[in-house]
Amino acid sequence: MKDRQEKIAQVIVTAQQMHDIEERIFTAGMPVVALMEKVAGLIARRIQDIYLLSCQQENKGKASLSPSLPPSRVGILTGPGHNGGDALVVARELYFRGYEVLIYCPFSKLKELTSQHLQYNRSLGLPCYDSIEPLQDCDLLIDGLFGFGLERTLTDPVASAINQLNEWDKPIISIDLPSGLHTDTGEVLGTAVRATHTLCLGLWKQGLLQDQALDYVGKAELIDFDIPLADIQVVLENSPSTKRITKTTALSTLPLPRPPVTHKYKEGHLLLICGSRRYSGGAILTGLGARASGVGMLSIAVPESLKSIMVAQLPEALIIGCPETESGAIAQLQLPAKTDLNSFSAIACGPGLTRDASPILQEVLDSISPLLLDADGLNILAEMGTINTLQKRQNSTVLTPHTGEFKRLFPEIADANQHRVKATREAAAQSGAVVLLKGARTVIANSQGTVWINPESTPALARGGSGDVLTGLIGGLLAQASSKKISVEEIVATGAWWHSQAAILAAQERTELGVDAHTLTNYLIAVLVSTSNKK
Ligand SMILES: NC(=O)C1=CN([C@@H]2O[C@H](COP(=O)(O)OP(=O)(O)OC[C@H]3O[C@@H](n4cnc5c(N)ncnc54)[C@H](O)[C@@H]3O)[C@@H](O)[C@H]2O)[C@@H](O)CC1
Ligand SMILES: [K+]
Repeated sequence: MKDRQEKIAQVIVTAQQMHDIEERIFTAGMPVVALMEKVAGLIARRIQDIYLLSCQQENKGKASLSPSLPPSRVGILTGPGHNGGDALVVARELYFRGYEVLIYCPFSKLKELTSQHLQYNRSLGLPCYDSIEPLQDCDLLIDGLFGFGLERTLTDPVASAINQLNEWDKPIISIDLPSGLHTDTGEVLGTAVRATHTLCLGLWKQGLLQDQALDYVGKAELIDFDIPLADIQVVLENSPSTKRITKTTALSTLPLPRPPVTHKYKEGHLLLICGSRRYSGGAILTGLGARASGVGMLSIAVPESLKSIMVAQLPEALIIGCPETESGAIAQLQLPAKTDLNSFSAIACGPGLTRDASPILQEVLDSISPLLLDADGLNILAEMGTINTLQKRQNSTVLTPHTGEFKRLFPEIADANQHRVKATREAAAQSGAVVLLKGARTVIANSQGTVWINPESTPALARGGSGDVLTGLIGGLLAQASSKKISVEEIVATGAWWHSQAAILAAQERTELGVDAHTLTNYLIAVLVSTSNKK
């Protein structure tokens, strides 16, 4: 059972894939009408839980809370397809549980099953309107206008109705997806319902995990309705995989527990190349991120003038002072005797370098160690215009751009904002690197088309320095994994998950304003401790 839940939690589907899975279930003999009853029954129960919970929260502090709240008014927004059918079954169930139910349905042509449910609801005396105004006094709205069958931009009257109800500021629970969102890209097709909750049905739809959808999705959860795993496997096996990072996938990739007999070099030797006189803080934060990764040995190459502050901040690290340019950037790498770039288990290069450090980048690219490039490492790479040569590197390369850096690196890939999964996949295929595109829902892709999406994060991370911490952290994980058979994209995904979970915990304890990058580094280990305590 747990195994099923975990497998389902990782799956992300497009509208076409969901449609194909659904078809297999129906072809196998499951009646459409039975599946709709089953799914809508689960939705109705969950809506009652959510609704009662929010009523209890509103009533907190009041002397007594009646276990049987007076029937509340629920508005049901009904579309022409089976999303509308689901909503109408929910309407009927809530009506029988004692709620006052009002239906809004502006469509005259409905799918047959949806039409039958509407007819029955009418026969029960539920009022049905083709304008939205009568629903204005409802305490709760259920959005069943469109699900994964939405195929074009919304037009009036439904578009205006959605705009109007979004103004009402009422709790809205969307069935499957907020109506108006593109199932695959999360793009708003004209307009979309701003839900407080989204109950995604069966499997996670890709659109719900996109930055541009997040203003509309609210709190999202999955309603599992027992889709056979075999059907999912058959439909997904021939397309590139897109997966959700889960706690289980992330924890299974961490270098824990350590073997009882080991030594520091066996636990990875990471070289960080970072910092300049102008940006010394970036080097410190990258170092602190790497420290939290648990890496066995940490060397940090910085301009000579940063050496003493780095030693003070990271006494355990070997700080390598390098000759610097007039502007205070690393002019040339000067590694200790008997070391060269190929002797490190991984190299992470970029934070705070400034573009004046450009001469060192080719040297780093020529090394045969796994390499992560971030920040100015990426900017210099973009200026060099040699992104195609990454394919020729003898070891993996990881690029961790934010959208601005992504556009500089891959100017010919359009829509990095609108089609993040597609853009990241294209960038990885083009460069041969593992590409991590930062965002509220960070996307990681490898050159074979495998994609991971980080499903949780916090806007608290929108702050200078948090990217430097990520670079150090992933660098440290790459170094520790260098002798293990874990794919690079999984390590990178784990780093992204860990970083955002630390920020979520920090934001819970300190508010979203309290998560400066230095504080974040202190939560990296704290979040692992609290996660393993919750196991
Ligand atoms: N996948 C599954 O296994 C299940 C799906 N169910 C529900 O079925 C939904 C999918 O049902 P459908 O395929 O009927 O799709 P929808 O209910 O999303 O709507 C499709 C209908 O809307 C019309 N339409 C599309 N775009 C429009 C636009 N811009 N303006 C006006 N009309 C438009 C289409 O012509 C079609 O009639 C899911 O989202 C879910 O709610 C559940 O009933 C049960 C199980
Ligand atoms: K919907």
